[in-house]
Amino acid sequence: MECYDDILTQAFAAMKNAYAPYSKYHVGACVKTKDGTYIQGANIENASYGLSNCAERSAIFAAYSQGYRKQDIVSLAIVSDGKRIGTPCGACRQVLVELLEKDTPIVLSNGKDTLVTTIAELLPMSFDSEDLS
Ligand SMILES: O=c1ccn([C@H]2C[C@H](O)[C@@H](CO)O2)c(=O)[nH]1
Ligand SMILES: [Zn+2]
Repeated sequence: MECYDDILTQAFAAMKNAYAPYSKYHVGACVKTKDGTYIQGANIENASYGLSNCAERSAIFAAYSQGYRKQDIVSLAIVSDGKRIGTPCGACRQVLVELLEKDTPIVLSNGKDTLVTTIAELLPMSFDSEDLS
């Protein structure tokens, strides 16, 4: 099996930058690109709760903002400090189905347990850009 130690270390480092004064639930994420770049993201909350941004969206938007695209992405890690492994919310799944290849490994961990999945598994029968053509 592939080793995800590096990307998990980066995601846990990103988790330290979470701004989560309301939920107190800290999430970190990291995108690894084919050229070996690690791009971190954290959840950033707001007093107007609905404006909060999840860690995985922060990371993947940062990667796209730097010019990377789905074919450049090797893996995505999402980590949190909860009792059980955190999985992406529905909004993030919809974003990831468009911005990741269907079979790109998504590594989830809470530091105790780790799970490797894909967006195809997390969001089956998705609505995506192909439905618009
Ligand atoms: O996969 C997830 C799930 C939740 N959150 C954030 C949103 C909010 O800041 C906090 C509680 O929902 O956790 C993420 O960043 N990623
Ligand atoms: Zn989310």
